[in-house]
Amino acid sequence: APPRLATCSGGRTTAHAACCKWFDVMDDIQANLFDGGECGEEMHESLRLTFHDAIGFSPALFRQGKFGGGGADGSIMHHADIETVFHANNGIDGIVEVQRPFAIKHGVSFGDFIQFAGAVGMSNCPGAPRLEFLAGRANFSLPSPDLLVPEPSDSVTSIIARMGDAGFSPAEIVDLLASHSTAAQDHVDPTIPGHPFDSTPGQFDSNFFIETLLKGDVIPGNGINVGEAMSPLQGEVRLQSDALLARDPRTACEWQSLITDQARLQSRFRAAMAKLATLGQVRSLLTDCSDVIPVPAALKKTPTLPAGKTMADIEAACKATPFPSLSADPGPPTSVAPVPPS
Ligand code: HEM
Ligand SMILES: [Ca+2]
Ligand SMILES: [Mn+2]
Repeated sequence: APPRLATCSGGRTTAHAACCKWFDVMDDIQANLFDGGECGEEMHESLRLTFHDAIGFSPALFRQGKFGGGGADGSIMHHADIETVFHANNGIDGIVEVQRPFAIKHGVSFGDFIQFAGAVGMSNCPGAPRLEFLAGRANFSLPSPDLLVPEPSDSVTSIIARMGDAGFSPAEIVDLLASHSTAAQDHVDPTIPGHPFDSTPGQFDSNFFIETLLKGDVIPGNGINVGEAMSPLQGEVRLQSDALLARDPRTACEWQSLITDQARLQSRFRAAMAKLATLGQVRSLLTDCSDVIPVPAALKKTPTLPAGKTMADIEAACKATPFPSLSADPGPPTSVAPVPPS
């Protein structure tokens, strides 16, 4: 028999009637949070928030008899007074307060809302995978312990240890960092807000993985700050953690593998995000509302080096496989415009 679909507002369909309300939440946030469906500042902040809520989860702390956090449970919104003060959460208070009234208005849990906003927002970015969205997280949480969110000044060893505690392999850390393809900084160097981590912060592409491997020779803004490294392009910022993870033998080959295979980039990011979004949750107790999430547009272009760069500027770090041969974009050296503020 054909699958029985529930029909929701606007005649849209989903496999589970319980998912219908998410179409209404989506209409509201596309219009009133993401400025009509943009892959811009609010989307970037919302994607960062999915991570900073979820990564507050430590089996190692539980094993020591302490509370290790509830993972993707909305605690960063429930207990914003506590969690947004953590050093690694610098600047996250803005999007927490912008999102909160939407969650309350629609009567959905903070944990669900944060992951839903990330998945809908990601669908606004050409090249993105259609992320999974499971609904049904309880609207109860305890504050996460501090020091569970990685910092850009952390060593690769410490990032691998912290992320490993939460259940991620070194390769999955790299997969998650595809998020930095649609991302910018505001607080590492506060004098240059909106400076992105790659030249295309409005697209989910592999430029982040290419550009982090270029030789860094630009000092943006007010100098090299804590957690920052020299960048390859005017207008771009490179995090120290991204610079190190791109070059470390434990992560370099996964990094390089995401450059020329967009389908692999999408499927690896989707799988890692599905894991992130359910940290601390029991998957079988959640309802699959993924069919509410829009299908993102495809990329129009294959990967290239930024204009003005050559293959000699690439600091290849994967010993097992040669770096793929890329041609450079034509024109004067690429200089990157900041992401406009909200
Ligand atoms: C090694 C782990 C990570 C470190 C050290 C790290 C660090 C950072 C830092 C320092 C910023 C700049 C914040 C600011 O100054 O405004 C940032 C931005 C961002 N991060 Fe990460 N991050 C990590 C992993 C992730 C993951 C796993 C995700 C999502 C799945 C993520 C998504 C983002 C996004 C979307 C932004 C941009 C926010 C905006 O444009 O407003 N990051 N990250
Ligand atoms: Ca990009
Ligand atoms: Mn921002």
